[in-house]
Amino acid sequence: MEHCLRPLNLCHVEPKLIAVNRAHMLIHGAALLILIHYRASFFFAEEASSPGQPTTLAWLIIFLGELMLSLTWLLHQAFRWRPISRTAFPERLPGDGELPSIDVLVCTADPDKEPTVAVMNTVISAMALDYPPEKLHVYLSDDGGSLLTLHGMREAYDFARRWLPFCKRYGIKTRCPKAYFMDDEDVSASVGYESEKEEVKEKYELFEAHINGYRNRNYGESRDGRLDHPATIEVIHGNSSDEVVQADQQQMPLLVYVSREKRPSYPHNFKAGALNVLLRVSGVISNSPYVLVLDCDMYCNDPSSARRAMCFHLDPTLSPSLSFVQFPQSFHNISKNDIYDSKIRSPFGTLWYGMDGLQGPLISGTGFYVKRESLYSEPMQEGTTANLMDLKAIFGHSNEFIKHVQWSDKLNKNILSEPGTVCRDTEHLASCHYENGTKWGQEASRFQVRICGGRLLHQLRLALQRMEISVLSPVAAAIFGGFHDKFE
Ligand SMILES: O=c1ccn([C@@H]2O[C@H](COP(=O)(O)OP(=O)(O)O[C@H]3O[C@H](CO)[C@@H](O)[C@H](O)[C@H]3O)[C@@H](O)[C@H]2O)c(=O)[nH]1
Ligand SMILES: [Mn+2]
Repeated sequence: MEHCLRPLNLCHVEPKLIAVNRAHMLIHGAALLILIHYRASFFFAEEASSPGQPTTLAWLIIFLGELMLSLTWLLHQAFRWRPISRTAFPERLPGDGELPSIDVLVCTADPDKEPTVAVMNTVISAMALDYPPEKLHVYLSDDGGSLLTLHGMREAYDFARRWLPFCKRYGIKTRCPKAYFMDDEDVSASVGYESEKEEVKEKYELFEAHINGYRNRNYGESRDGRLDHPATIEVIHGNSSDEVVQADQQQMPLLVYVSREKRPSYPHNFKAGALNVLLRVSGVISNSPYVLVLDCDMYCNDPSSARRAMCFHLDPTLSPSLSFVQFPQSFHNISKNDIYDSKIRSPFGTLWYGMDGLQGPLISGTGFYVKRESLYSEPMQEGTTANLMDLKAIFGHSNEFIKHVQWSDKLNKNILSEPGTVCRDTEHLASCHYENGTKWGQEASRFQVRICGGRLLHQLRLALQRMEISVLSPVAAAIFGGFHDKFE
């Protein structure tokens, strides 16, 4: 039991960075004090409103503006105080048999703005995570209810049956196929690598061509249906009869397509509503204790992220108070003159590490592994005996879902296996009126969203009772963003 003796992760305080940060704070702070002194002294000077001098009102307005900016600056300084970094040791994790399972929740909304091939690349990169396939379940929420996306999922499953064994055999690091073929990663000198790579590349081109062909043939697909369609849930098993592919079938993670019901008269709460549905549907299908949330324009850049996240979630000292592990994002294809910081370097490069040294970084909306239990609330916590009516008032009227909520800390129950099989309750759970009159409905969602200035502001409601909010931001960028722009 070596893994019990050695820590799964280490936390380093960075003395050099701390010294630089604090010197930076000191110099800026001193400069601000001088500025404030200069402004304030104006009001005590005798010639304050002599001709040719700015009026007191103008001076006051500028002073107030500067005070507000200084306050904003001051409030951010806590994040510079004690930056830390973390190292994970996935090789010290227990054997595959003892690892908890993970549900990956991916959201997409519009096949015109989010090209299907790119979305499928995200899905495939999640399926290809370095994790036991029987413990990995990938769900895609399609808010557009598009047949193209459903078709794309079947194609993705077929291609993944060729792609996953290839990645495993040659230790491919870039598991998003589009990124792999673009970077032309040459990882292996093994016999057969080059020829197999060519063969897989051909399959990938065929996969792209199938999806694009389907899109072109069905170009006129109505957009009206995107706001008005019934729930569709399908466990994807692909169509290929390819013999090599069939032989690898047992290696595949579960892949599920979920398109929740949408009706124009019901608010759908955008991504938050979609994640709510995924949380419920995955709750009655695989009910994994950990959940990875991914936007469809991101991909998993580092296949070891799941194991790395488990180095924190399974750490017996951290785990009771840990809700989620946030990975930093890194963006491709942004202009060299990134004057608006579109790469979001400030949060991921500086602030998050500082927050980690306090109580942990914020959820950034994507690329985080969250404990399912921390998204539920009081009554189902271990040892409590909530009555059924109370649970229904919170979680809605599905007995099946409530049963699984109470089992949320147990491993996989009720995995579907037959192609196209859906449990009757999943459609009920994905219906647009399911949350009516429930606490979930009042809160808008577990993953709460509001619109602000044209952007979605995404807040994760951490309904934590026993758990304190304690989070971590480990290791190098494991989730990439902004990828699909490149495809357009
Ligand atoms: O009705 C909707 C609208 C959006 N989405 C999905 O939500 C994700 C994020 O939407 P996007 O338009 O890409 O938002 P961004 O501004 O690019 O994303 C950033 O900002 C969002 C809101 O702050 C966060 O949720 C994201 O994680 C974060 O990457 C995408 O996968 C969408 O497909 C849905 O599923 N349903
Ligand atoms: Mn986005």
